[in-house]
Amino acid sequence: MPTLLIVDDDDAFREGLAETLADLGHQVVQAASGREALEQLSGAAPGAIFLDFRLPDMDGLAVLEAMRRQRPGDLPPVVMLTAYATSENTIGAMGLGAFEHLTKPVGRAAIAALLDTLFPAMEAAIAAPAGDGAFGDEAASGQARLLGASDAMRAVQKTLGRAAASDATVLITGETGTGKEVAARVLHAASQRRNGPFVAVNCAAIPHELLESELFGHARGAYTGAVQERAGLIAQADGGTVFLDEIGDMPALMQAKLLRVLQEREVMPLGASRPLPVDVRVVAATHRDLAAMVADSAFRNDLMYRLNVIPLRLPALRERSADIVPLAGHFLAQACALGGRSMRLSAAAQHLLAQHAWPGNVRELKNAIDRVCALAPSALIDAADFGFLLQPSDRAASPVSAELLDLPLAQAVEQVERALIVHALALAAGNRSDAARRLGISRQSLYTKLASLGIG
Ligand SMILES: Nc1ncnc2c1ncn2[C@@H]1O[C@H](COP(=O)(O)OP(=O)(O)OP(=O)(O)O)[C@@H](O)[C@H]1O
Repeated sequence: MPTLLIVDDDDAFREGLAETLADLGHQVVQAASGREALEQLSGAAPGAIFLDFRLPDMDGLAVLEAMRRQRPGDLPPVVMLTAYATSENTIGAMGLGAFEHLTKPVGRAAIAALLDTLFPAMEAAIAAPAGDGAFGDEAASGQARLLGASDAMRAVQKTLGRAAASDATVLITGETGTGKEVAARVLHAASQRRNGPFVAVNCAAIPHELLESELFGHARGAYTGAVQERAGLIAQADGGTVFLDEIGDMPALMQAKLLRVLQEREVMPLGASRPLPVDVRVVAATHRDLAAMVADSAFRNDLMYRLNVIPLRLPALRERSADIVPLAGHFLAQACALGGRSMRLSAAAQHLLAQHAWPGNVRELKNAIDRVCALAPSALIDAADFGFLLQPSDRAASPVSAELLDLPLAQAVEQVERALIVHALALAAGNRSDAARRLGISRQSLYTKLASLGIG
């Protein structure tokens, strides 16, 4: 069995891990600082290294980088350990070629499973480092953060870190509002291209007749009004990343031209006689099922394969409910900081948020928090403050029920008014001023309506 090196300054943790590894049949050597670890590594290489993020003399990522320099090409697999996993340290570690990123405490079963995957994989090449390894600097400085500590998001962050260390094309899929654009920005910021431009293009938002010239540029005189030649968005991303959002909405002609960019690394501006070389990384995203579109001949098969080199699927928020309350807390702190207020979520509010289906995913959660932060009457946000959240069944249904459609207009309007008022009163626990505020009408008009509708 290979010898394993544990690098951690926490004696109790290090001894505990050493005992578990010895129990599982491994020889163990230990180091309590980055310097000691590098000294150990100058001798015979261990089979794998367990490396803590926080060491008294050096940051764990800096130790990992120094190890890579010390043993280029034959560094054993490194498992990073942290007491507090963040998206930045996960992406940073994986981008530097770490084999795994684990959160302390690490149970015996998890270690046994890790060793099982580790040793067959020992021959596998470790991903090449990206640039100088200054991962997540932009992300950490608040530019773009892909938050989430659920298992599903940790897996996404690890794939993203590995993808950032390569230059391969990435296809990001996921429902609306799951953070596809955030992921693309974080990927760019963690990649070697981070000092180059990041150009985001929403293929669905640009009219089809303009898309070709927007994306690929045009030569002078290419069409009436093209008085000057113009570089397209892909060429503007030269040296950086172009993010093609809603790629499933790209018309067939554009799909063929994009294929050329991916295959030949050149763009053909509209009306130009010669193609232009471009050095861009393409990251595409869609909420559509591209495979189904290929089956319906609505998307080119060859383009889908060219785009899908590294697939990254962002899970819907309901698939990672462990993230809901922490994300809500994060957005609340952000909104409060902007509004200069200090607010908290009651236990009932947290419960309601955790139970909600979030069809609009993280975007819907952020909007909901921004809204209550602006409107909630007290510093303690309660479940009733989220009364505006629609249930999935409400969304799926037509806004007008079949029974209402059969009624004369005045009667239908009366029924809708009654339902809204009863709902607002229930949310306001019978407080009429509060109900009027929720309905956006004056207290006086609420009284008038209550009387005319016969609501007591
Ligand atoms: N993991 C996350 N951490 C922090 N913020 C997030 C996360 N995911 C999404 N957001 C926030 O949610 C909003 C929507 O994110 P984004 O635009 O990236 O979603 P999308 O999947 O690209 O949506 P669409 O498909 O509608 O374009 C943004 O305000 C973004 O900051």
